[in-house]
Amino acid sequence: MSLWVDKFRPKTLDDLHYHQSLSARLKSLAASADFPHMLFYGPSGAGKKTRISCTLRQLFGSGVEKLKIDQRVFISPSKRKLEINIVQSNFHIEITPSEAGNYDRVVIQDLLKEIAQTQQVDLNAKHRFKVVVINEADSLSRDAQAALRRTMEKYMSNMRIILCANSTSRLIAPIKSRCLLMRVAAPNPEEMQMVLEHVAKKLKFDLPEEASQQIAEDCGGNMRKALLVFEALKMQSPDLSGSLKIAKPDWETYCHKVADLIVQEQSPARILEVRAKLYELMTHCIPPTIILKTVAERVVERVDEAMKADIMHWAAFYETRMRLGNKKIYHLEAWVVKVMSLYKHFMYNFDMADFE
Ligand SMILES: Nc1ncnc2c1ncn2[C@@H]1O[C@H](COP(=O)(O)OP(=O)(O)OP(=O)(O)O)[C@@H](O)[C@H]1O
Repeated sequence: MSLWVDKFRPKTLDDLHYHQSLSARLKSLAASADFPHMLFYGPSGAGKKTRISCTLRQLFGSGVEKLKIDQRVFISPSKRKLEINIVQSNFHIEITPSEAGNYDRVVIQDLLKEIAQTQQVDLNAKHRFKVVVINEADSLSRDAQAALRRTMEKYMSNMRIILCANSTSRLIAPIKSRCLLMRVAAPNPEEMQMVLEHVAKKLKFDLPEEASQQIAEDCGGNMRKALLVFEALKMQSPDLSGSLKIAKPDWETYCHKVADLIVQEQSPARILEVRAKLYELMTHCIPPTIILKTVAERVVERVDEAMKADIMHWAAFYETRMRLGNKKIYHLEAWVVKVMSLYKHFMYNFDMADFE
């Protein structure tokens, strides 16, 4: 039995519930003779992957849904074997190069070259090119991006690239300029409610307005999260009435605790306590950038208006450092210390103002 997020995932551009003008644009692009390379970007759960697969279906028909998963072996320059999972149909291939870590360049280079040099075998295919979908494109290394750029220039006739990313900021300019940019914004609460109501209708039950409102508000534009929460709530309380308790995942609650520790006390002892908790989160494989973001957002909720911008500024600053550096914990901790010092300063000035 599949989850609602999968079961009710729209299959065609016409099935998509929101951003209709974007869907119309994709439809006309799919029909045009020169389909471009594309970059889909937007926040998590906004519907990028769904939209990409609907576009593929529009391009090639239902054949794109016949997927096989292969494991491919690549050899790194240091002769290490890299095993990468590849999802493909006769018309497209999907990869997540970040699985190859530092060797993503090898994967990009070898795979794209191979695809670019093979002709479409299916003579009935609607288009001569194959599409390569690259997930998490914003985590590609510089080297891999450079390799990608060269391939995009060289092999346009047999291949189109569709990149999927959260933001465009970490992609090099020459790649961005070779792609048509497609921003998939987060759906607003009304749009999310529409999707939830559609699911309820399909399953033939009533969804009270208050419940759908609450879910949409709580999930902040993340459609995947909203559908997961919706399904969980329906299991808990089948009539979806009364006040619904939307449970947060454990790690999120844990990040909130860390934020509360930072706001409650600023001292060396507290820094050590926070450090232990950050390590704990990291050993549970929560990505450090997500930890930083979640803790920062919670801290910002708890502090005076005057401090919010500074705290987020430093979160962005240390996030960049973290991406460049190896020891993630240093940068997380540097941010914690920075926030504690900002907080102390602010409180001190505040107390002084009281005396004046
Ligand atoms: N336009 C839409 N109409 C209805 N449901 C949608 C739409 N877009 C997405 N969904 C639902 O939201 C879920 C999440 O979408 P999707 O996986 O495409 O998000 P994403 O932006 O690729 O997320 P991430 O960046 O986290 O991978 C899908 O499983 C689908 O059920």
